[in-house]
Amino acid sequence: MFFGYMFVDLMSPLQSMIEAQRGWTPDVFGMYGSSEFILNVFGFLILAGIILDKMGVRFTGQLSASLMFIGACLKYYAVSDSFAGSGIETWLGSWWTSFPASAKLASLGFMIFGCGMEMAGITVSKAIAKWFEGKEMALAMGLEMAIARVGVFAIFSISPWLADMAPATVVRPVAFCTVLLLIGLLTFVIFSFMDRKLDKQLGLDSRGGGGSEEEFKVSDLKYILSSKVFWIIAFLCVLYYSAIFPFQRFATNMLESNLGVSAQTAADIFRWFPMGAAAITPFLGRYLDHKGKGATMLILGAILMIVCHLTFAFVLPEFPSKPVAYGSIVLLGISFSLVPAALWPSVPKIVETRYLGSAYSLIFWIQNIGLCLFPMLFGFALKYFNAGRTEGMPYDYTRPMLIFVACGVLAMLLGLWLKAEDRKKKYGLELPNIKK
Ligand SMILES: NCCCC[C@H](NC(=O)[C@@H](N)CC(=O)O)C(=O)O
Repeated sequence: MFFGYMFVDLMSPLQSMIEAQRGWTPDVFGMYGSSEFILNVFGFLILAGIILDKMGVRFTGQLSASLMFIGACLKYYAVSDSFAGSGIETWLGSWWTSFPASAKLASLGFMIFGCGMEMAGITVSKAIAKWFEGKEMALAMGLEMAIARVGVFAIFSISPWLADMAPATVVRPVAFCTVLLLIGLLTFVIFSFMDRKLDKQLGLDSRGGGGSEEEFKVSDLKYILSSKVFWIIAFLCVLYYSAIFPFQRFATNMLESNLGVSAQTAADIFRWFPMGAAAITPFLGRYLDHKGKGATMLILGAILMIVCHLTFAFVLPEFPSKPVAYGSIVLLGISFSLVPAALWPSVPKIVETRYLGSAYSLIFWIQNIGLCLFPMLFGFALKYFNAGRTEGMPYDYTRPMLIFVACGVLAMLLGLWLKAEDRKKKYGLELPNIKK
């Protein structure tokens, strides 16, 4: 997960270099970014969940880590010097000429990587639920997410440094992260041996199923799809994450515009956001394991997000102060710890283990649709509300930011509904994970 999150964001700080070296204009760069989600949104994630529940965490984990590595190799080849001038480049460059050949192949690689990455995300969640059932599950999930956030922070620091070494090239960071993904694949193979041993100890079959549990059937999906509480969690997830990950892409420019600082200063302020979340998530996971209060944490997280986005929309333009910006980012970091720390460990409480993979994959699928659409929606709103803006002027973010505020309000209402449902049906969302 650490290496995977690094690979996802490795190009983010290199936008101007890839434009200069390979001709990827901002719209090409944007489309390349969305390519990660395309196959997932068109159904791969659903298939991934079924594969996970049918084949178990070992097979699916190795498959997903292999897909990540294959996709990375393709992307490496696309930006490499040996691709430039090759027959494939000539052919790929002969159609849809506004989209460079290197971007086409890199996007294909990123699409394959994206399938592996999301499949790995649900596999890891199911593996943690299996290993830590009745124990420190939320702490384990919190640590996993914290490691992922450190990966984002690390790549924002390492990628420009690697690229800027003489001779400056975007190829070096891609090569570096591709090697890391190979190491990731090997670590998953090692994990698979440990997981096999656990199955032997627990008396489970080769898929990690069996025991008293029934085998997963595709028709079991109806139990998930007909569960009200599943839909509440899925919609809460898409609304919350749609106001976080898409916001992350625009946050640097929003701070730049509202504070009147350079892009570098704005990025330096914002890059602490994932680090803040990394520092707090494991503690909240531990709290959840020992004390519970998962549904309350979801509501609190959504409220904090509303407060932060309102501050970015209305307070920062009026009072362009760095302490206010840092304060809001810290609060958003706390929110981004509360919600993920409580959300993902809640899923095993509402569905049976035999279709847990499918439940995670359906939630990821719905979430991916939001992650694909919201950057476009926000970008459109930003352009629309800045119609009269002249080149070089800061953007007005006030009204576009209301999209993220609205997501937060709806997520909070869903959180309240979830808590009410939990009280009625006793899913145990407010109870600790550790069974004494
Ligand atoms: N084991 C992973 C838990 C989910 C972590 C969560 N990531 C996602 O939801 C991804 N689907 C996001 C993406 O598509 O980039 C997170 O909080 O990072």
